[in-house]
Amino acid sequence: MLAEALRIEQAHVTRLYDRLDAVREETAAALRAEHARGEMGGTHQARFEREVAADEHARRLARLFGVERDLCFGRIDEADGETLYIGRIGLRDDDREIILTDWRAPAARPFYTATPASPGSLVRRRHLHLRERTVVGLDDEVFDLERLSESDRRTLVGEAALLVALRRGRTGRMNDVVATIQTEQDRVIRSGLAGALVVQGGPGTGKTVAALHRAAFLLYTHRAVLERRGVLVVGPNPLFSRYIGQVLPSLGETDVVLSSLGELYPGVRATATDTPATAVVKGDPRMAGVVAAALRDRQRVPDGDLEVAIVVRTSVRDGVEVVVERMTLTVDHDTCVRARDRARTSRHPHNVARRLFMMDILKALAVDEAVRLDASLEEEDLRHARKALWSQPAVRDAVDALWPLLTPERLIADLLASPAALHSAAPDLTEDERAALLRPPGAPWTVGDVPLLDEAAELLGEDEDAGTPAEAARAAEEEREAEERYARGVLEFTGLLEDRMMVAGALAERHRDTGPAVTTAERARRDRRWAYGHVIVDEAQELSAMAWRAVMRRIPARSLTVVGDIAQTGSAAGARSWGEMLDPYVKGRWRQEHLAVNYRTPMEIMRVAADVLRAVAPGQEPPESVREGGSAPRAVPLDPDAPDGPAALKAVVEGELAEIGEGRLAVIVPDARYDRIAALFPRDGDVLDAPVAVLTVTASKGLEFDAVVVVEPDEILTRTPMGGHDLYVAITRATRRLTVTHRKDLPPMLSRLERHRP
Ligand SMILES: Nc1ncnc2c1ncn2[C@@H]1O[C@H](COP(=O)(O)OP(=O)(O)OP(=O)(O)O)[C@@H](O)[C@H]1O
Repeated sequence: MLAEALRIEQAHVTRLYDRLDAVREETAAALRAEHARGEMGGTHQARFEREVAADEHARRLARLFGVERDLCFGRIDEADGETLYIGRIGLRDDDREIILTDWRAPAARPFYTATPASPGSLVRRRHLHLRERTVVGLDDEVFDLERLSESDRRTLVGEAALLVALRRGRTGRMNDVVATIQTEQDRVIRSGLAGALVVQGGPGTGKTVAALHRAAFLLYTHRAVLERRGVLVVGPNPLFSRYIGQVLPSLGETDVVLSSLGELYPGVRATATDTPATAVVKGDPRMAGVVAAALRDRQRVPDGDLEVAIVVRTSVRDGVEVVVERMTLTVDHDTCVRARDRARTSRHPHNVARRLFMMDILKALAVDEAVRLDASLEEEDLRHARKALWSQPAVRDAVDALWPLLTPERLIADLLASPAALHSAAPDLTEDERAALLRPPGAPWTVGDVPLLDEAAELLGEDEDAGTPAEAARAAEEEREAEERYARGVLEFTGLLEDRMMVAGALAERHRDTGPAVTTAERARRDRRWAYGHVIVDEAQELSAMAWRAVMRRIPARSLTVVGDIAQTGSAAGARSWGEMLDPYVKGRWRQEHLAVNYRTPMEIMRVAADVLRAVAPGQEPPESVREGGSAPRAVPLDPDAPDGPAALKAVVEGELAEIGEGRLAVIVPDARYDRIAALFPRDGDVLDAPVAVLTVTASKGLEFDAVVVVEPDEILTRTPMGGHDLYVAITRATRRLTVTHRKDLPPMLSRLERHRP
């Protein structure tokens, strides 16, 4: 029976791979032809069209090569005799008959939602197991309601295939779960594009993996819009981005931008973190006002009149030009104030408004010069005079001193390095809060600085010198119209057209298109003002209010997926509730899905985690584990500071490595011990590929390992106000084994651990 079934499935799978090879070859040939045509020259328009076509073929080819592994993983049989094969992409044969159904297509949905209690029209679901292109096994679930017992009324979908997937050793990279998506996850994945969806769930409930499958689903379902506008996935740090980096390509999607919070502002890659006290102040929404005030402080007027000594006459002596005569021009104080106020109220950003300020000052200087020299006050003459004045360094210096051209980096670095600047810009912060912000000049950027830089960039704007004013105005008008057309399209598809608060023009302002030379993802990553079609924020509980401002700027259509667990909030500036962070942007318009099953952490370890959660966040419910897993989690007394401490820790780690065989292990340590303990386990290359990864709790967020050794839980608990949440995170990283080493008494919340002598 089984052999016969395997033979039948192999025949179909072989046919699918043959077809995949053929489509790849067709696409590669089309790409080659496009490139060959590209060398033939032609009009600009023809070249542009060829580039677009070649780009499309290249994209498709990348997608076709991404789906080699487990091309087809399932089959469903309907009561009416119809059979569908489910795979990573859809394929048709030469007669256009569907031979493989894309997992994201509506027809594939019963594969993920049918349960014995509610099978819909299905009579059987089959999971296929492939090794390369060979079918090596299958699991069947036969839905026969007549014979359904109470115990069959379980809710796990494809349990056998799921458990095989969960028992696999970890590889250091997240894999897709397309073959074993569970019903509650399916709901998240296929939820509509419009509005904000919050996915709240405990550790290991598949929030990350479901969110990534959701990105693939949305790209499939709304390809026209999302491929143009792009999808952004924001994670907590670059390590996490690398950890999840393979999932979307393996689902055939390559056009997604993965970024960490510290990389959101182009040109800065912040990895340093602030102390909890500093993070709280930097993440406070009042900082938006502080940055704005710091900028206003840079828009100055002189105490009295402005005086500028300009050069009136030069002569050349021995080949060198020397100044023979200077004259001091004056702009009275009131004129300076009016110039500043006019520029401020122009509603242009600072660097653009500078032109207005400069023009007013130049006008006043030119008039003063004409009066002093008894020269013409005709407009044409004054225009020449202004131009000549602007070429004088003394005039430029004077304008720069009052209204400087600023970069965000300059503004924020100057602010944070100066007690006086902080005092002036942040009078409402307490003395302690201002002290927490202060840092030495030249200090590296922290993740908490990035939203401040983004805020500053927003207020500063860019003065793009675009030809003559008339040309610039015309070009800007054309661009604005094109952008508004696009923005209306976005609003229609996201169903927000009725929403009075969303003005198409405001959305259009964010849109910038720079031609087909690079992929959407590349263009989007480089452009701070890029408006994405959809944004997924993972470990979203860690974002401060200021970080949310930066994220929301990138998603004016407010189509976003927010993934996280309030019980795992580690950042002192992070979320205590979703409403607190989201209401300012999407009040009454965000919906929440709960994921309640933990696929990662076995029950024995989860019981320990539940004790910790009960102690630190009594209102929060831990998720329920699907697996029971062998060995009991244990506590080993060990003093890492004793002379034999390092050797003892190494012995514990060696013992664990021997237990897990091929798998991977993490040593999770208090921040203050990181350097010393990391030095005990030297590695080459990426920490994700190392058999032993030494990590702080913050770095371990979102990751998982076959075995976890947590060092000094007491120090993790007391290090920050969120220490209890950190301990909960550390414990729930393990898929099989957990060991806690402790110098002092074990904290009572860990009393369930089995005591071991080393
Ligand atoms: N339906 C599924 N089939 C197979 N494996 C799954 C499924 N859902 C989740 N997993 C696995 O469970 C583990 C945890 O998933 P994931 O990292 O997405 O959880 P999370 O909710 O984001 O966790 P955390 O909050 O702790 O970061 C991963 O190894 C993932 O592949």
